[in-house]
Amino acid sequence: MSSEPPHPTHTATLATGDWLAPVAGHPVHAVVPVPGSKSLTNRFLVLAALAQGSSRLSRPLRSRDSTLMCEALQALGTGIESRSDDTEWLIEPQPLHGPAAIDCGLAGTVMRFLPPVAALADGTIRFDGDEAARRRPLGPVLEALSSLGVSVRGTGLPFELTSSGRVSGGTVHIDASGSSQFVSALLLAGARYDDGITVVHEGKPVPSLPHIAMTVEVLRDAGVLVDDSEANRWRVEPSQIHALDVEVEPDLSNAFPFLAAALLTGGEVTVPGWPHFTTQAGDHARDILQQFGADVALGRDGLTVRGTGRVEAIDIDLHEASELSPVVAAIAAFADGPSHLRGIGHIRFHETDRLAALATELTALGTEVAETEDGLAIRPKPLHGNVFQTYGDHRMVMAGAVLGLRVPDLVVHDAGTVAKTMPDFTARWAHMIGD
Ligand SMILES: O=C(O)C1=C[C@@H](OP(=O)(O)O)[C@@H](O)[C@H](O)C1
Ligand SMILES: C=C(OP(=O)(O)O)C(=O)O
Repeated sequence: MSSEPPHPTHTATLATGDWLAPVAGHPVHAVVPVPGSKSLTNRFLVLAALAQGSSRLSRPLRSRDSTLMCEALQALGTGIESRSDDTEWLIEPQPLHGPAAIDCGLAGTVMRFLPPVAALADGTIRFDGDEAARRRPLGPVLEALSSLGVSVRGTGLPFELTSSGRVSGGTVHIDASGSSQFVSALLLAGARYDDGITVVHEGKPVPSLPHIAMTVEVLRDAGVLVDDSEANRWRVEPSQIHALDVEVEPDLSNAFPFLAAALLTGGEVTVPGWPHFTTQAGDHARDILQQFGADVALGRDGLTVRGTGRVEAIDIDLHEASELSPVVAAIAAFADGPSHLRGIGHIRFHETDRLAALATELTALGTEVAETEDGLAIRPKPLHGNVFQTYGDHRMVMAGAVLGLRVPDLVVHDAGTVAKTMPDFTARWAHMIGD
């Protein structure tokens, strides 16, 4: 039997939902604005629903994850109104109540952040989500709520939670090595618990720490006292949450593949509005692209990345910015030597098993890839077209687009799945390339 991968697929045979990733036949020169941050939008929505007055979000992200968050909060009683062509959302907090059914889709922020909020609702709330979401870990959040006296039936999706609408709060001990979102979830709602909340992590290191720093930052900005002075322990004092009037920063993780296009084509891409101070993990893109050999400049106009077309191999720990891993792996497939991605064992439980997905799909294009205990070892080889499977994972679509810049006949399967965080990704991508 031949070990050759399947034949390249051509436009004529494209199945519904498949997308022929455009090859950049020239250096890409573009200014690419990107929509608001998923992580900030969904945190602001939660805080606004728990706040003491009406809030306003400017430039929120409209995507599957944020729409699910809006719908879930509305199901619990919160008023949310979209204005000015969806560039402004007004949030009117109301007493939270059940019964309600919450669809989490595949959104980690919805499935993790909302159970501690639902514990503040009077009644029974049922949670479910996509088939793939049922495989994503949730136990530590549900066990923490149980230990605070909330009745929880189930250990992951689907599950049911029943509360009187009051939570005593106190100290919870959890293992958050599977996801930083377990900690963020409990902190976000904790100010509304009678005694606040103290979260103590016990276990292997917590991944994605910038995301917890973001949670602490948005809580403090809303007037909540948070003590994060000790490693692996966070204390949120009981207090009211001030209403918000905030503009959402652009999503820096979603900007990353566009910036990578400058590196890979020897072009120049600017993302306007890149914040000079931010807790977004996507800000690591600056350092990562520099390590790959790009020239990176943060100025008044935004972040500008210039490439030479040459990509240097890297050895990188992505534990803090694991959501960038799929695009980092795609870039590494063009490097001038073997690269190592480390510290990302937990992404086996992201939207899909990302280590397996990347290893399988990069191998099918011709790369030599080995899955390690906590990452990937990538040895670049000449690449050829193929169908690039995406496993319901928006970041696999982005990785496929990056690979397609230099690989003809690369067909990204189910490209619509990118709507999780960026519904118009393929249109923006084509526009950037001038397709
Ligand atoms: O809190 C958040 O907004 C997120 C936290 C991180 O999750 P993990 O800690 O599970 O990696 C990150 O990967 C995810 O994309 C968004
Ligand atoms: C891991 C991710 O998402 P989620 O918020 O669903 O965990 C991601 O966006 O890469």
